[in-house]
Amino acid sequence: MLDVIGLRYHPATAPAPVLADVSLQLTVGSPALVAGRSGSGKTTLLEVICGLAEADAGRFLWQGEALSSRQRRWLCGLVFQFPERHFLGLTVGQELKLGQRRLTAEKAEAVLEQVGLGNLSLQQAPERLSGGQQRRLALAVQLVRDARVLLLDEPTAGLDWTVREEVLQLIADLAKERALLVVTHEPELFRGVVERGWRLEQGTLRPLEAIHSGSLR
Ligand SMILES: Nc1ncnc2c1ncn2[C@@H]1O[C@H](COP(=O)(O)OP(=O)(O)OP(=O)(O)O)[C@@H](O)[C@H]1O
Repeated sequence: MLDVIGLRYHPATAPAPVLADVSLQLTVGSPALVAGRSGSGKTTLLEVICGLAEADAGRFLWQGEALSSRQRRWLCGLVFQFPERHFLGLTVGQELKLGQRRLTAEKAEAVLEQVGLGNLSLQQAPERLSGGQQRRLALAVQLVRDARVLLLDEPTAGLDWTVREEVLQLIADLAKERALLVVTHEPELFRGVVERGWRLEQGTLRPLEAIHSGSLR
C-alpha cells in the first residue's frame, strides 16, 4: 500500500501551488483514478509521486515505511500520455532492455506474454506495432522493471473503442498484483475498472461519487 500524505508542490514560477494539500492511498488490487480538467495538475501529481519532481512538503509511505524520491523512482512506473512517442529502442527487445541490460530473452518473452503480446517477435520495430500493441509495450517496460506502483497518464487517449476496451482489461488485470493510479480527464471511461477515485481541483482532491454506477462527476 502506498500512502501519499499532505503533498504540496509549488514551483517558483507558478502563481499558486499546483498541488496544495493532496493525500491519497493506493492499495494493491484496488485500482484508483484521479480526474481533473486540463491543467489541473494530474500529470504533475504523477511526476511528484514517482519522484521525478520534488515535493515542497508531504510524506510517502510504502507498507508503512517512509520513501525517498530515489526509492520512489524504483518503486513506481510512470507511463506518460502517448508513451509510444517516447520509445527509443529500434526493436521491441531493445525497448524492453533500456535500463535493464541483464534482461534475458525468457523474461522479456514472459513479460510480453503477460501484456498480451506473446506472439510478438523481439525483433519487431515498435513503430510498426498497432496503437493498442504500443500501449501494451509501454506497460511491459514497467513490468520488466517490476514496478510495484503503476502510474498511468491518460492510458487510453487516442485509442479507438475496441482497442480501448482491451487496454482497460489489461489495466484491470495488472492492478490485481500492483497498486495502480490512472489520471484522466475522462473518468467515465474507467467505470468498472477503477474502484476509487478523486477529482483534482485547485490543488486538492475530493472523492468522486458513484464510482461504480453513477456519473463519476
Ligand atoms: N515546474 C513548474 N513550473 C511552473 N508551472 C508548473 C510546473 N509544473 C507544473 N506547472 C503547471 O501546473 C499546471 C498543471 O499541469 P499538468 O500538466 O500537471 O496538468 P494536467 O492536469 O496533467 O493537464 P493535461 O490534462 O492537459 O495534461 C499547469 O498550469 C502547469 O503549467
